[in-house]
Amino acid sequence: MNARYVKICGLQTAETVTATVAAGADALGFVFAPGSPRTVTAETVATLTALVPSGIETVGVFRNQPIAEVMAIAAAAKVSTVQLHGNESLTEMQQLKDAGFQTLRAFSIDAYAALSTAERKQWDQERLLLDAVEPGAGVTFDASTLTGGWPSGFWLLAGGLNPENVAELMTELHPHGVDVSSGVESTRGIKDIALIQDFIRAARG
Ligand SMILES: O=C(O)c1ccccc1N[C@@H]1O[C@H](COP(=O)(O)O)[C@@H](O)[C@H]1O
Repeated sequence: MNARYVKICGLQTAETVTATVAAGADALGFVFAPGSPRTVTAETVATLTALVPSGIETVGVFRNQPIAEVMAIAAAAKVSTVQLHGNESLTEMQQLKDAGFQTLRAFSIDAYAALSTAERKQWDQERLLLDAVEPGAGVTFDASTLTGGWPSGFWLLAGGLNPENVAELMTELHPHGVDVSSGVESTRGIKDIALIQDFIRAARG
């Protein structure tokens, strides 16, 4: 199975941004959530998003930050898309869309499994990302814990992906696309261009 959407997350330098674009990614992620080894400032990201051709998504990654702060950072960094990893509500998703951002909403597999049928119906209207419990830790999740089925709309698989396991997991789980950070790093927080190229090749089949 070929990924229709590949996002490489946690980029911090012009060299890795340029190489990721050249390797054929659909989306590039920049982490604004505090406490990550990949956290970058809006000022830095504004210089990086300027290197990305239109048509490729630039994604700001946030976790439980006030929505006004999210919007201010995303606007200053000039990202096209906001990815939310916390307890953000559907109302906050709508506020972001009203402000002109595309959105991605991440759920840990446990949190998604705990949604009621009615909640799932609402959230499945959004572009979703299913992840392990600790985002950005390079850990895969146990797909058998998801009772009630996969999202019915657009969803991305994340959590512990790498060039070796991405093709097999896509064939098994059938996401629309994939998102990776740790699996394309030489050491924690430091991207490896050869691994990025290998990952995109493997995800495209
Ligand atoms: O990358 C981070 O440090 C991070 C911090 C806070 C929220 C999300 C973060 N990254 C997201 O984590 C997943 C997968 O990461 P990994 O491949 O398992 O390392 C991905 O969605 C990133 O966007």
